[in-house]
Amino acid sequence: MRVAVLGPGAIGSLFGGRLARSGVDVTLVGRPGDHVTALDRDGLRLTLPDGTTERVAVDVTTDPAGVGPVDVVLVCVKAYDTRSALADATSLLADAAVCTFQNGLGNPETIAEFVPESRVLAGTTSHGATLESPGHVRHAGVGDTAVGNYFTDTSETATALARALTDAGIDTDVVADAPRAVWEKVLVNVGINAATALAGVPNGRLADTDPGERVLRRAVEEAAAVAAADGVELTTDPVAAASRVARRTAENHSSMRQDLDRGRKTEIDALNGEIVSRGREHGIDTPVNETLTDLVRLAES
Ligand SMILES: NC(=O)c1ccc[n+]([C@@H]2O[C@H](COP(=O)([O-])OP(=O)(O)OC[C@H]3O[C@@H](n4cnc5c(N)ncnc54)[C@H](O)[C@@H]3O)[C@@H](O)[C@H]2O)c1
Ligand SMILES: CC(C)(CO)[C@@H](O)C(=O)[O-]
Repeated sequence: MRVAVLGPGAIGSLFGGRLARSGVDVTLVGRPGDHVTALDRDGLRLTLPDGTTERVAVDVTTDPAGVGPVDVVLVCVKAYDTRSALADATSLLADAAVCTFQNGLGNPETIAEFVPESRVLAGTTSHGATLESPGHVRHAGVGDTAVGNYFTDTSETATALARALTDAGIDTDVVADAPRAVWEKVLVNVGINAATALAGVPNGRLADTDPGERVLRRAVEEAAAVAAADGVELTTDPVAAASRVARRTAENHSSMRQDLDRGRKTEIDALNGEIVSRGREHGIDTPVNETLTDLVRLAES
């Protein structure tokens, strides 16, 4: 299997580096900058969850046109970069299945603007990766990973990708209902990310304080109503699931908190913002998500 990783930041470098280390033919396709320069010059420095650091040789480029045909493209840019990244990389998409590992809603639909629906895969991962410095990524937390076809029945490519990732040390399940998997992850992020970013608290405060618990519950309940109207049948209680993740990651600063703290753009539009717009389409009021979205946009501005 030939793989391209579009957007070798934190999670893309982790997945690409693990695949390369296990012998898969993988090319990281990034934007020009210090990180790509360091990857090209020195390889990827990968600090593992046990604290040890290893160096992995990786093929990296900023020119998608030079990569040649691939079987799978893993999309690992932030949600707000999906469309422009794919538009810049159409040469990679001729025959490839395209798999998003991003958080948020709307990424598979954006990918389907570029390739037939039968080639759109969606993955979710609870692994945590942090870009420590150019060329250096820390595998901060181990978690579940799942992948499946988003619009059609499970393809051989989805199964082969799950096997390749599992062989590379990223245990990956194939899921028949990828939209549900994506939504279940979104419901966790909708409950945790904006609230922790705005309040400047670690995730655990949303499980162990009354105001935190209230904000998480209201945001997730609204979003679950939108999921149901979108035709998604949840198999777990989404409020309990989000609270469980908040407790399990109690000391973590959520990705959105880190983005706001560092003055970076957040993925609010693909998370709470998308709940608000889909809610409007379905005639469902989402005042808590609307307020969280407006406050994050205000903070970003
Ligand atoms: N980091 C994690 O632990 C983690 C875990 C699960 C899911 N995710 C999701 O994965 C996605 C990526 O997150 P991240 O933390 O790795 O972000 P990141 O900012 O570290 O990486 C994104 C990378 O994409 C690159 N990029 C942007 N536009 C590009 C383009 N046109 N062509 C090529 N590269 C381009 C950026 O330069 C950057 O290196 C997000 O949707 C995030 O929510 C991250
Ligand atoms: C699970 C999660 C909320 C933990 O911080 C993570 O997905 C994040 O920060 O985006």
